Amino acid sequence: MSCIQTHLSFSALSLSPKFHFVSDSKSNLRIKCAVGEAVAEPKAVSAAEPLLLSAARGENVERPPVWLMRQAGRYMKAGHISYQILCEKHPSFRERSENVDLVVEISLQPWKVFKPDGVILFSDILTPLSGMNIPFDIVKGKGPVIFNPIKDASGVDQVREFIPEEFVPYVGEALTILRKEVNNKAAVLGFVGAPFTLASYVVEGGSSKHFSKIKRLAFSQPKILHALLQKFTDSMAKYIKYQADNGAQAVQIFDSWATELSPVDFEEFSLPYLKQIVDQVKQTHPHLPLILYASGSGGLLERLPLTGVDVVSLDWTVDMAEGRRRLGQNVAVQGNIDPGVLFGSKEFITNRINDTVKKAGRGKHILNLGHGIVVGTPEENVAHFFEVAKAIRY
Ligand SMILES: Cc1c2[nH]c(c1CCC(=O)O)Cc1[nH]c(c(CCC(=O)O)c1C)Cc1[nH]c(c(CCC(=O)O)c1C)Cc1[nH]c(c(C)c1CCC(=O)O)C2
Repeated sequence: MSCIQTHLSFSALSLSPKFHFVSDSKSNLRIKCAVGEAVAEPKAVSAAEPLLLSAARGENVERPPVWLMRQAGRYMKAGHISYQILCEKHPSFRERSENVDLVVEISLQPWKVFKPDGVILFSDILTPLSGMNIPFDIVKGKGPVIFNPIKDASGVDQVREFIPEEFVPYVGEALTILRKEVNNKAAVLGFVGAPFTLASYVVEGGSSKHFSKIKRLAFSQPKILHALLQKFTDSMAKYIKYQADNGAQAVQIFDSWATELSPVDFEEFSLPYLKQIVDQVKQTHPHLPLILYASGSGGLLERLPLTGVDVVSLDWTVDMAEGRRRLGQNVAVQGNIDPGVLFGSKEFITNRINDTVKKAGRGKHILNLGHGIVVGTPEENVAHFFEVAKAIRY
């Protein structure tokens, strides 16, 4: 196949013979294919199945689906009623994330502006905690605050079993509305925090730099931590099922801080609980794609597929081609692009997307960042990211 490439030097593309890009009026990337050549035509996307689900399941897709972690939020000024205006009217994060109308409105903002292939529920990994008898708030400029951090066995005893329909009915209602609104043109994504990451907030009392309190507990009174992790495990497995039953079509598990653990400790305090969650969910929801994200996971990559998840989301400290190799064939891959790339030039962003897609190879790939969008990211660069990503054809 001889494709003529204009405007940009893109020698890397030649490594993938079937790969071509549709021309795109706004980006610099233009690759044309000689007339009469056998170029695989993009197949029509099934109306019944959002692209993201097909990619997560390893089915044949015309391009990698795309969405961005933290795609709704403070960087967004665009939209009918912007997030920033909503924040002025409703200054409490808990109100914004626990009121059905606000949750739906905020979740749909990026959908309306960028048309991503995944629409994630606006919520937080900490949202289930108050129902579990762990009062918290998310304070502007400070982040999460747990009012009574857990220190001992009696603290763990007071943690209540999570009953989603009773404690967070607004999540189910919001997901049901989102599913109707998005109408299979994208996948509605739910999410939960992983046991170790939730425990880290609850024991540290909030965000942490050295994770010394949870490590003190892990390395001096492991039974107490295990009891807490087990409670979060059963609760989050239930929560995932509840989200799926109410409209979520895939669920991402955030174990953001598991990588603070050395591999041997990850194998004790995170991996078995993640595996239990996956096993419990797959028993009743065998076709629900589960995505696992852990930031800084380079040292643990080979262990992540052992959880049984369908998709592993990479941060940017590992090369995508290497990450793919190390994860093996059975798992799909997501993420990997440094959120800082969105502060670069449009040409740089285009090149980085293309490089990532090429390294991920055809199929089983969901384009995303290696962590959430950073506040202050230029919105026009986010728009460019989606535009370039959605114009890709394998
Ligand atoms: C660790 C973690 C949390 N929350 C989450 C994680 C895992 C992902 C990660 O590793 O970042 C997950 C999360 N939090 C939020 C979402 C919404 C969905 C999305 O757009 O991705 C998701 C998926 C909204 C939110 N959750 C929070 C915000 C920022 C506060 C706001 O916009 O009012 C948003 C948009 C608050 C929050 N919540 C948390 C922190 C550390 C903070 C403070 C962040 C900050 O202030 O910069 C805990």
